[in-house]
Amino acid sequence: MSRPMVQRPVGAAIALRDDALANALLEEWLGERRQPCSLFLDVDGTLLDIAESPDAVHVPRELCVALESLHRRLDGALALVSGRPVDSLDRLFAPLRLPSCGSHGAHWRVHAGEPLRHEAERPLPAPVRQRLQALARAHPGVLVEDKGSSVALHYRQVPDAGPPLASALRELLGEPAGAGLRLLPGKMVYEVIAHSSDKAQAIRRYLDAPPFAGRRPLFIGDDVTDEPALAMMPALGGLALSVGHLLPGASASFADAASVRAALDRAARRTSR
Ligand SMILES: O=P(O)(O)OC[C@H]1O[C@H](O[C@H]2O[C@H](CO)[C@@H](O)[C@H](O)[C@H]2O)[C@H](O)[C@@H](O)[C@@H]1O
Repeated sequence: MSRPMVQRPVGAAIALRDDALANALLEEWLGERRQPCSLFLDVDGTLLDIAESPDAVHVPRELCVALESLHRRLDGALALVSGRPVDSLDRLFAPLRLPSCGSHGAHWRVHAGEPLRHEAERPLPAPVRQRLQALARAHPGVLVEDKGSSVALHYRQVPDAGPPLASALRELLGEPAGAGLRLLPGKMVYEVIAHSSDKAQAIRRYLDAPPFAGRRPLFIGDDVTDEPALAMMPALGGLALSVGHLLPGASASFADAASVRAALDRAARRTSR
């Protein structure tokens, strides 16, 4: 006799199990008192829900309260690690200011109150910047985000523009004008970048100095630009957690940014008692 077919939500079940594991690991690491950890957090897609445009994101007040409390609890060893410039992070999280590194590691501050330090950032050459503006004009709906040493072309509002943008950008980077520049893909975005920093280097820099030095690093990220940092965590005795799906190096993944926020909120409430 044939048995009835049972439809199992395999993908959903794995995601739920992974989310529970990510929550448990975060709780264990932030609750650990003998071996204190340092916490590194990607921003878009990890702390904040993805929005239609970079300016349309919402920063919940409870998130700022939780981050401030965890920053205190970790003796200052909590940093935002973002592709956004730090001045954009400061505007979003105002009045909260945290140790932060921006533009994929090109500039950073170790302590909340200090001025930014910069890697030898060179601005994107003017002719390249003009080509990128023209490319965006040729694809109405593509948004240009100019970060100084890089320019991001966002195609979230016109997904069909993604493939032609990618091939035009590869062509540009193959020309003499594009020598030494990098193409960084992200979530519905291509970024042309004039420096060589990445988030893995940025986190290593933090780990060399107090209050981060001597602590086990924990990094949470969601995107391809987070992969070098996620992948290096196990070798540093650290922990990597991803968001949305399991990325290389991550021990578990949160279902989404809301789940990360809820886990940080619970951890902050526990530790502030
Ligand atoms: O490293 P992150 O903090 O994750 O920053 C990565 C990029 O995030 C922003 O773009 C992304 O989020 C936008 C808002 O949700 C969304 O509209 C866009 O499609 C995403 O690519 C930011 O604008 C970039 O500068 C960051 O590099």
